Amino acid sequence: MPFSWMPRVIAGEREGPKDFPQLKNDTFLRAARGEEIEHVPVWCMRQAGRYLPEFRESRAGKDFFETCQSPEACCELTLQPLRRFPFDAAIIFSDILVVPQAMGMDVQMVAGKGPTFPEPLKEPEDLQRLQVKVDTAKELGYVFRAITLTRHKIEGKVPLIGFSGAPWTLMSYMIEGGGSNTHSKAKRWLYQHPEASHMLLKMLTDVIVEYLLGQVAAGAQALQVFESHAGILGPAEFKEFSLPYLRDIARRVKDKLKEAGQDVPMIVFAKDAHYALEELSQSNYEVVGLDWTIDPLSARERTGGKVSLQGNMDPCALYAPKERISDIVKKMLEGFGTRGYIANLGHGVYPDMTPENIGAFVEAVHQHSKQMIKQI
Ligand SMILES: Cc1c2[nH]c(c1CCC(=O)O)Cc1[nH]c(c(CCC(=O)O)c1C)Cc1[nH]c(c(CCC(=O)O)c1C)Cc1[nH]c(c(C)c1CCC(=O)O)C2
Repeated sequence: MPFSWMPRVIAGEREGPKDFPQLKNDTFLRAARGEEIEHVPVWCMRQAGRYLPEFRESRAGKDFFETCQSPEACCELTLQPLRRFPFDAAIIFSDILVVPQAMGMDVQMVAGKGPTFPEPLKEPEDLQRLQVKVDTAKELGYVFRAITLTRHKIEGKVPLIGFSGAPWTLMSYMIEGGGSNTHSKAKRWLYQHPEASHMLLKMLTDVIVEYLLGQVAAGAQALQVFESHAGILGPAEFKEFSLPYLRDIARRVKDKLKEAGQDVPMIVFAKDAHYALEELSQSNYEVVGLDWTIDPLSARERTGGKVSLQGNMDPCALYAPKERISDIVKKMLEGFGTRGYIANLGHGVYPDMTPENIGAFVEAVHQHSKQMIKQI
Protein backbone atom coordinates (compact mmCIF):
# COMPACT_ATOMS: atom_id res chain seq x y z
CA MET A 1 0.00 0.00 0.00
CA PRO A 2 1.71 3.26 -1.06
CA PHE A 3 1.83 6.16 1.38
CA SER A 4 -0.65 8.91 0.66
CA TRP A 5 2.13 11.38 -0.25
CA MET A 6 3.53 9.01 -2.88
CA PRO A 7 2.81 10.30 -6.34
CA ARG A 8 0.88 8.06 -8.66
CA VAL A 9 3.20 7.80 -11.61
CA ILE A 10 1.74 5.62 -14.29
CA ALA A 11 4.10 4.28 -16.93
CA GLY A 12 3.51 6.13 -20.18
CA GLU A 13 2.04 9.15 -18.50
CA ARG A 14 4.01 12.12 -19.81
CA GLU A 15 3.33 14.85 -17.29
CA GLY A 16 3.75 12.70 -14.20
CA PRO A 17 1.39 12.96 -11.26
CA LYS A 18 -2.00 14.27 -12.34
CA ASP A 19 -3.26 15.96 -9.23
CA PHE A 20 -0.72 18.82 -9.15
CA PRO A 21 -1.96 22.28 -10.13
CA GLN A 22 -1.34 23.04 -13.79
CA LEU A 23 1.91 24.83 -14.64
CA LYS A 24 1.25 28.44 -15.65
CA ASN A 25 4.77 29.61 -16.51
CA ASP A 26 6.88 27.03 -18.36
CA THR A 27 9.43 29.56 -19.74
CA PHE A 28 12.25 27.94 -17.75
CA LEU A 29 11.45 24.46 -19.11
CA ARG A 30 11.20 25.75 -22.68
CA ALA A 31 14.53 27.57 -22.40
CA ALA A 32 16.16 24.43 -21.00
CA ARG A 33 15.06 22.61 -24.16
CA GLY A 34 16.15 25.45 -26.44
CA GLU A 35 12.56 26.24 -27.45
CA GLU A 36 11.04 29.61 -28.23
CA ILE A 37 10.37 31.94 -25.28
CA GLU A 38 8.86 35.42 -24.75
CA HIS A 39 11.44 36.44 -22.16
CA VAL A 40 14.63 34.91 -20.79
CA PRO A 41 13.78 32.96 -17.62
CA VAL A 42 15.71 33.75 -14.45
CA TRP A 43 16.27 32.22 -11.04
CA CYS A 44 19.13 32.43 -8.52
CA MET A 45 21.13 29.72 -6.85
CA ARG A 46 20.50 30.10 -3.08
CA GLN A 47 17.44 32.24 -3.78
CA ALA A 48 16.06 30.85 -0.53
CA GLY A 49 18.65 32.14 1.89
CA ARG A 50 19.82 34.37 4.68
CA TYR A 51 19.71 37.57 2.59
CA LEU A 52 15.91 37.46 3.15
CA PRO A 53 14.74 38.69 6.58
CA GLU A 54 11.78 36.28 6.46
CA PHE A 55 14.22 33.38 5.88
CA ARG A 56 16.32 34.41 8.90
CA GLU A 57 13.15 34.64 10.97
CA SER A 58 11.91 31.18 9.93
CA ARG A 59 15.32 29.61 10.56
CA ALA A 60 16.03 31.43 13.87
CA GLY A 61 16.99 29.10 16.70
CA LYS A 62 16.41 25.95 14.62
CA ASP A 63 18.92 23.33 13.65
CA PHE A 64 19.74 23.44 9.93
CA PHE A 65 19.31 19.72 9.18
CA GLU A 66 16.18 19.50 11.33
CA THR A 67 14.79 22.25 9.12
CA CYS A 68 15.76 20.18 6.06
CA GLN A 69 13.82 17.25 7.55
CA SER A 70 10.61 19.23 7.90
CA PRO A 71 8.61 19.21 4.63
CA GLU A 72 6.52 22.16 5.87
CA ALA A 73 9.61 24.26 6.66
CA CYS A 74 11.28 23.36 3.33
CA CYS A 75 8.11 24.25 1.46
CA GLU A 76 7.78 27.61 3.22
CA LEU A 77 11.48 28.50 2.63
CA THR A 78 11.22 27.49 -1.04
CA LEU A 79 8.18 29.72 -1.56
CA GLN A 80 9.50 32.80 0.28
CA PRO A 81 11.59 34.26 -2.59
CA LEU A 82 8.69 33.72 -5.04
CA ARG A 83 6.49 36.02 -2.95
CA ARG A 84 8.97 38.83 -3.49
CA PHE A 85 10.35 38.33 -6.99
CA PRO A 86 8.95 37.08 -10.32
CA PHE A 87 11.48 34.23 -10.59
CA ASP A 88 10.77 31.74 -13.38
CA ALA A 89 11.74 28.68 -11.30
CA ALA A 90 12.00 27.57 -7.69
CA ILE A 91 14.58 25.20 -6.21
CA ILE A 92 13.57 23.00 -3.33
CA PHE A 93 15.12 24.05 -0.02
CA SER A 94 17.42 21.25 1.13
CA ASP A 95 21.15 20.57 1.11
CA ILE A 96 23.59 18.40 -0.84
CA LEU A 97 24.88 16.86 2.41
CA VAL A 98 21.68 14.94 3.11
CA VAL A 99 23.12 12.21 0.85
CA PRO A 100 26.19 11.44 3.04
CA GLN A 101 23.77 11.48 6.00
CA ALA A 102 21.59 8.90 4.25
CA MET A 103 24.71 6.77 3.80
CA GLY A 104 25.23 6.75 7.56
CA MET A 105 27.52 9.73 8.19
CA ASP A 106 26.90 12.31 10.86
CA VAL A 107 26.84 15.89 9.50
CA GLN A 108 26.19 18.99 11.56
CA MET A 109 25.79 22.63 10.53
CA VAL A 110 28.01 24.60 12.87
CA ALA A 111 27.28 28.35 13.11
CA GLY A 112 30.16 30.39 11.75
CA LYS A 113 31.93 27.29 10.46
CA GLY A 114 29.53 25.63 8.03
CA PRO A 115 28.91 21.92 7.47
CA THR A 116 31.00 19.67 9.71
CA PHE A 117 31.50 15.88 9.77
CA PRO A 118 32.65 14.86 13.28
CA GLU A 119 33.99 11.58 11.89
CA PRO A 120 35.15 12.07 8.30
CA LEU A 121 36.49 9.21 6.17
CA LYS A 122 40.23 8.93 6.77
CA GLU A 123 41.40 5.74 5.07
CA PRO A 124 39.87 3.33 2.52
CA GLU A 125 38.87 0.96 5.38
CA ASP A 126 36.42 3.64 6.50
CA LEU A 127 34.27 2.92 3.42
CA GLN A 128 32.98 -0.08 5.38
CA ARG A 129 31.20 2.38 7.65
CA LEU A 130 29.00 3.48 4.77
CA GLN A 131 25.61 2.13 3.86
CA VAL A 132 26.00 0.73 0.32
CA LYS A 133 22.38 -0.01 -0.48
CA VAL A 134 20.47 3.04 0.60
CA ASP A 135 16.69 2.87 0.76
CA THR A 136 16.15 6.43 -0.48
CA ALA A 137 12.39 6.36 0.20
CA LYS A 138 13.18 5.61 3.85
CA GLU A 139 16.31 7.73 4.39
CA LEU A 140 15.43 10.68 2.14
CA GLY A 141 11.64 10.41 2.09
CA TYR A 142 11.46 13.75 3.90
CA VAL A 143 12.93 15.46 0.81
CA PHE A 144 10.41 13.69 -1.44
CA ARG A 145 7.58 14.78 0.87
CA ALA A 146 8.88 18.38 0.80
CA ILE A 147 8.87 18.31 -3.02
CA THR A 148 5.35 16.91 -3.24
CA LEU A 149 4.01 19.41 -0.72
CA THR A 150 5.74 22.30 -2.50
CA ARG A 151 4.37 21.21 -5.89
CA HIS A 152 0.89 21.60 -4.42
CA LYS A 153 1.54 24.86 -2.56
CA ILE A 154 3.35 26.52 -5.46
CA GLU A 155 0.05 26.37 -7.36
CA GLY A 156 1.68 25.92 -10.76
CA LYS A 157 3.28 29.37 -10.61
CA VAL A 158 6.70 28.13 -11.82
CA PRO A 159 8.49 24.78 -12.17
CA LEU A 160 10.18 23.22 -9.14
CA ILE A 161 13.83 22.15 -9.46
CA GLY A 162 15.20 19.19 -7.49
CA PHE A 163 18.94 18.73 -6.97
CA SER A 164 21.82 16.66 -5.71
CA GLY A 165 25.49 17.16 -5.08
CA ALA A 166 27.73 15.35 -7.58
CA PRO A 167 29.90 12.42 -6.44
CA TRP A 168 33.27 14.22 -6.32
CA THR A 169 31.87 17.20 -4.36
CA LEU A 170 30.22 14.87 -1.83
CA MET A 171 33.34 12.69 -1.62
CA SER A 172 35.47 15.74 -0.86
CA TYR A 173 33.14 16.79 1.99
CA MET A 174 33.08 13.26 3.39
CA ILE A 175 36.89 13.13 3.55
CA GLU A 176 37.67 16.76 4.43
CA GLY A 177 34.97 16.77 7.09
CA GLY A 178 33.91 20.27 6.04
CA GLY A 179 34.95 23.18 3.86
CA SER A 180 38.59 23.44 2.82
CA ASN A 181 40.85 25.71 0.77
CA THR A 182 43.13 23.02 -0.64
CA HIS A 183 40.95 19.90 -0.44
CA SER A 184 44.26 18.15 0.08
CA LYS A 185 42.86 15.35 2.24
CA ALA A 186 40.33 14.41 -0.44
CA LYS A 187 42.85 14.86 -3.27
CA ARG A 188 45.34 12.66 -1.41
CA TRP A 189 42.84 9.83 -1.91
CA LEU A 190 42.79 10.43 -5.67
CA TYR A 191 46.58 10.05 -5.86
CA GLN A 192 47.17 7.46 -3.10
CA HIS A 193 43.97 5.42 -3.29
CA PRO A 194 42.56 5.72 -6.81
CA GLU A 195 40.71 2.40 -6.57
CA ALA A 196 39.04 3.22 -3.26
CA SER A 197 38.22 6.67 -4.67
CA HIS A 198 36.44 5.10 -7.63
CA MET A 199 34.65 2.72 -5.29
CA LEU A 200 33.35 5.63 -3.21
CA LEU A 201 32.40 7.66 -6.30
CA LYS A 202 30.51 4.67 -7.66
CA MET A 203 28.68 4.16 -4.35
CA LEU A 204 27.66 7.81 -4.34
CA THR A 205 26.56 7.66 -7.99
CA ASP A 206 24.22 4.75 -7.26
CA VAL A 207 22.57 6.62 -4.37
CA ILE A 208 22.35 9.89 -6.34
CA VAL A 209 20.61 8.18 -9.30
CA GLU A 210 17.94 6.72 -6.99
CA TYR A 211 17.66 10.00 -5.11
CA LEU A 212 17.10 12.07 -8.28
CA LEU A 213 14.56 9.58 -9.62
CA GLY A 214 12.73 9.74 -6.30
CA GLN A 215 12.64 13.52 -6.57
CA VAL A 216 11.07 13.35 -10.03
CA ALA A 217 8.53 10.79 -8.84
CA ALA A 218 7.72 13.18 -5.99
CA GLY A 219 7.17 16.07 -8.41
CA ALA A 220 10.49 17.71 -9.35
CA GLN A 221 10.18 19.18 -12.87
CA ALA A 222 13.91 19.69 -13.51
CA LEU A 223 17.10 18.50 -11.82
CA GLN A 224 20.38 20.26 -11.12
CA VAL A 225 23.57 18.40 -10.22
CA PHE A 226 26.06 20.54 -8.25
CA GLU A 227 29.75 19.73 -8.81
CA SER A 228 30.74 22.69 -6.65
CA HIS A 229 34.30 21.46 -6.10
CA ALA A 230 35.20 20.83 -9.75
CA GLY A 231 37.65 23.73 -9.75
CA ILE A 232 39.97 22.06 -7.29
CA LEU A 233 40.58 19.30 -9.87
CA GLY A 234 42.69 19.80 -12.97
CA PRO A 235 41.50 18.70 -16.44
CA ALA A 236 43.01 15.20 -16.15
CA GLU A 237 41.61 14.52 -12.66
CA PHE A 238 38.24 15.94 -13.68
CA LYS A 239 38.15 13.55 -16.65
CA GLU A 240 38.94 10.60 -14.43
CA PHE A 241 37.11 11.34 -11.16
CA SER A 242 34.21 13.62 -12.02
CA LEU A 243 33.07 13.55 -15.64
CA PRO A 244 32.36 9.79 -15.97
CA TYR A 245 30.11 9.91 -12.91
CA LEU A 246 28.31 13.07 -14.04
CA ARG A 247 27.63 11.37 -17.38
CA ASP A 248 26.54 8.14 -15.75
CA ILE A 249 24.07 9.96 -13.50
CA ALA A 250 22.37 11.78 -16.41
CA ARG A 251 22.33 8.65 -18.60
CA ARG A 252 20.83 6.41 -15.94
CA VAL A 253 18.28 8.96 -14.74
CA LYS A 254 17.19 9.69 -18.31
CA ASP A 255 16.95 6.02 -19.29
CA LYS A 256 14.70 5.29 -16.32
CA LEU A 257 12.53 8.35 -16.92
CA LYS A 258 12.18 7.45 -20.58
CA GLU A 259 10.81 4.05 -19.61
CA ALA A 260 8.12 5.91 -17.66
CA GLY A 261 7.49 8.26 -20.59
CA GLN A 262 8.88 11.21 -18.65
CA ASP A 263 11.25 13.89 -19.84
CA VAL A 264 12.83 16.11 -17.19
CA PRO A 265 15.56 18.60 -18.15
CA MET A 266 18.85 18.18 -16.30
CA ILE A 267 21.38 20.89 -15.49
CA VAL A 268 25.03 20.26 -14.65
CA PHE A 269 26.81 22.99 -12.69
CA ALA A 270 30.51 22.22 -12.38
CA LYS A 271 31.90 25.31 -10.72
CA ASP A 272 35.24 26.59 -12.07
CA ALA A 273 35.42 23.77 -14.64
CA HIS A 274 35.94 26.12 -17.60
CA TYR A 275 38.64 23.72 -18.78
CA ALA A 276 35.96 21.04 -19.34
CA LEU A 277 33.26 23.08 -21.07
CA GLU A 278 33.39 21.06 -24.29
CA GLU A 279 33.08 17.75 -22.42
CA LEU A 280 30.30 19.09 -20.20
CA SER A 281 28.29 20.11 -23.27
CA GLN A 282 28.41 16.47 -24.38
CA SER A 283 27.61 14.81 -21.07
CA ASN A 284 23.86 14.07 -21.51
CA TYR A 285 22.63 17.22 -19.74
CA GLU A 286 20.30 19.67 -21.53
CA VAL A 287 21.76 22.64 -19.66
CA VAL A 288 25.29 23.55 -18.58
CA GLY A 289 25.48 25.99 -15.66
CA LEU A 290 28.38 28.44 -15.72
CA ASP A 291 30.25 30.37 -13.07
CA TRP A 292 31.34 33.95 -13.79
CA THR A 293 34.90 33.11 -14.89
CA ILE A 294 33.64 32.21 -18.37
CA ASP A 295 32.86 34.83 -21.00
CA PRO A 296 29.32 34.29 -22.39
CA LEU A 297 30.33 34.52 -26.05
CA SER A 298 33.21 32.09 -25.74
CA ALA A 299 30.98 29.69 -23.73
CA ARG A 300 28.53 29.72 -26.65
CA GLU A 301 31.31 29.09 -29.15
CA ARG A 302 32.83 26.28 -27.13
CA THR A 303 29.54 24.50 -26.52
CA GLY A 304 28.58 24.87 -30.18
CA GLY A 305 24.82 25.19 -29.70
CA LYS A 306 24.63 21.63 -28.31
CA VAL A 307 23.16 22.67 -24.97
CA SER A 308 21.32 25.50 -23.26
CA LEU A 309 23.46 27.60 -20.94
CA GLN A 310 22.68 28.91 -17.45
CA GLY A 311 24.40 31.64 -15.46
CA ASN A 312 26.64 33.49 -14.97
CA MET A 313 26.64 36.96 -13.42
CA ASP A 314 29.24 37.42 -10.72
CA PRO A 315 27.14 37.34 -7.50
CA CYS A 316 29.17 40.33 -6.28
CA ALA A 317 27.74 42.43 -9.12
CA LEU A 318 24.64 42.50 -6.88
CA TYR A 319 26.57 44.94 -4.67
CA ALA A 320 26.54 47.44 -7.56
CA PRO A 321 23.93 50.20 -7.91
CA LYS A 322 20.77 49.08 -9.74
CA GLU A 323 21.56 50.94 -12.98
CA ARG A 324 24.92 49.18 -13.14
CA ILE A 325 23.25 45.80 -12.53
CA SER A 326 20.95 46.55 -15.44
CA ASP A 327 23.92 47.33 -17.74
CA ILE A 328 25.76 44.17 -16.68
CA VAL A 329 22.65 42.07 -17.32
CA LYS A 330 22.22 43.64 -20.77
CA LYS A 331 25.79 42.76 -21.74
CA MET A 332 25.34 39.24 -20.39
CA LEU A 333 22.17 38.76 -22.46
CA GLU A 334 23.89 40.09 -25.57
CA GLY A 335 26.74 37.62 -25.00
CA PHE A 336 24.57 34.56 -24.50
CA GLY A 337 21.72 35.54 -26.82
CA THR A 338 18.11 34.96 -25.77
CA ARG A 339 17.58 31.42 -27.10
CA GLY A 340 18.62 28.38 -25.07
CA TYR A 341 19.54 30.56 -22.14
CA ILE A 342 18.53 30.71 -18.47
CA ALA A 343 19.77 33.73 -16.55
CA ASN A 344 21.26 33.08 -13.12
CA LEU A 345 24.23 34.05 -11.00
CA GLY A 346 27.56 32.28 -11.36
CA HIS A 347 27.09 30.91 -7.80
CA GLY A 348 24.76 31.46 -4.86
CA VAL A 349 23.44 34.71 -3.37
CA TYR A 350 25.49 35.79 -0.32
CA PRO A 351 23.80 36.50 3.04
CA ASP A 352 24.76 40.21 3.07
CA MET A 353 23.13 41.06 -0.26
CA THR A 354 20.12 43.37 -0.43
CA PRO A 355 16.83 41.83 -1.59
CA GLU A 356 16.14 44.99 -3.58
CA ASN A 357 19.13 44.34 -5.84
CA ILE A 358 18.05 40.75 -6.49
CA GLY A 359 14.75 42.28 -7.61
CA ALA A 360 16.66 44.65 -9.91
CA PHE A 361 18.54 41.69 -11.40
CA VAL A 362 15.33 39.75 -12.13
CA GLU A 363 13.62 42.80 -13.59
CA ALA A 364 16.60 43.65 -15.80
CA VAL A 365 16.65 40.11 -17.24
CA HIS A 366 12.95 40.24 -18.06
CA GLN A 367 12.96 43.77 -19.47
CA HIS A 368 16.06 43.61 -21.62
CA SER A 369 15.29 40.14 -22.95
CA LYS A 370 11.71 41.09 -23.93
CA GLN A 371 13.08 44.00 -25.94
CA MET A 372 15.77 41.88 -27.56
CA ILE A 373 13.25 39.20 -28.55
CA LYS A 374 10.90 41.84 -30.04
CA GLN A 375 13.73 43.06 -32.24
CA ILE A 376 14.54 39.63 -33.66
C1 LIG B 1 28.37 23.11 -1.44
C2 LIG B 1 26.88 23.08 -1.15
C3 LIG B 1 26.27 22.92 0.12
N1 LIG B 1 24.92 22.95 -0.07
C4 LIG B 1 24.62 23.12 -1.41
C5 LIG B 1 25.85 23.16 -2.10
C6 LIG B 1 25.99 23.24 -3.61
C7 LIG B 1 25.84 24.62 -4.10
C8 LIG B 1 27.04 25.50 -3.84
O1 LIG B 1 28.07 25.25 -4.46
O2 LIG B 1 26.91 26.42 -3.03
C9 LIG B 1 23.31 23.15 -2.06
C10 LIG B 1 22.24 23.94 -1.45
N2 LIG B 1 22.10 24.36 -0.15
C11 LIG B 1 20.93 25.03 -0.01
C12 LIG B 1 20.23 24.97 -1.24
C13 LIG B 1 18.78 25.44 -1.33
C14 LIG B 1 18.21 25.95 -2.49
C15 LIG B 1 18.65 27.31 -2.98
O3 LIG B 1 19.63 27.37 -3.75
O4 LIG B 1 17.95 28.31 -2.67
C16 LIG B 1 21.05 24.32 -2.15
C17 LIG B 1 20.81 24.06 -3.63
C18 LIG B 1 20.40 25.67 1.21
C19 LIG B 1 21.38 26.14 2.21
N3 LIG B 1 22.46 25.45 2.70
C20 LIG B 1 23.09 26.19 3.65
C21 LIG B 1 22.40 27.43 3.80
C22 LIG B 1 22.74 28.55 4.78
C23 LIG B 1 22.63 28.14 6.21
C24 LIG B 1 21.31 28.34 6.92
O5 LIG B 1 20.25 28.44 6.31
O6 LIG B 1 21.32 28.38 8.15
C25 LIG B 1 21.32 27.39 2.89
C26 LIG B 1 20.29 28.45 2.70
C27 LIG B 1 24.23 25.72 4.43
C28 LIG B 1 25.38 25.20 3.63
N4 LIG B 1 25.39 24.00 2.97
C29 LIG B 1 26.60 23.86 2.32
C30 LIG B 1 27.38 25.02 2.60
C31 LIG B 1 28.78 25.26 2.10
C32 LIG B 1 26.61 25.86 3.42
C33 LIG B 1 26.97 27.24 3.93
C34 LIG B 1 27.41 27.24 5.34
C35 LIG B 1 27.48 28.64 5.90
O7 LIG B 1 27.38 29.62 5.15
O8 LIG B 1 27.61 28.73 7.13
C36 LIG B 1 26.93 22.72 1.45
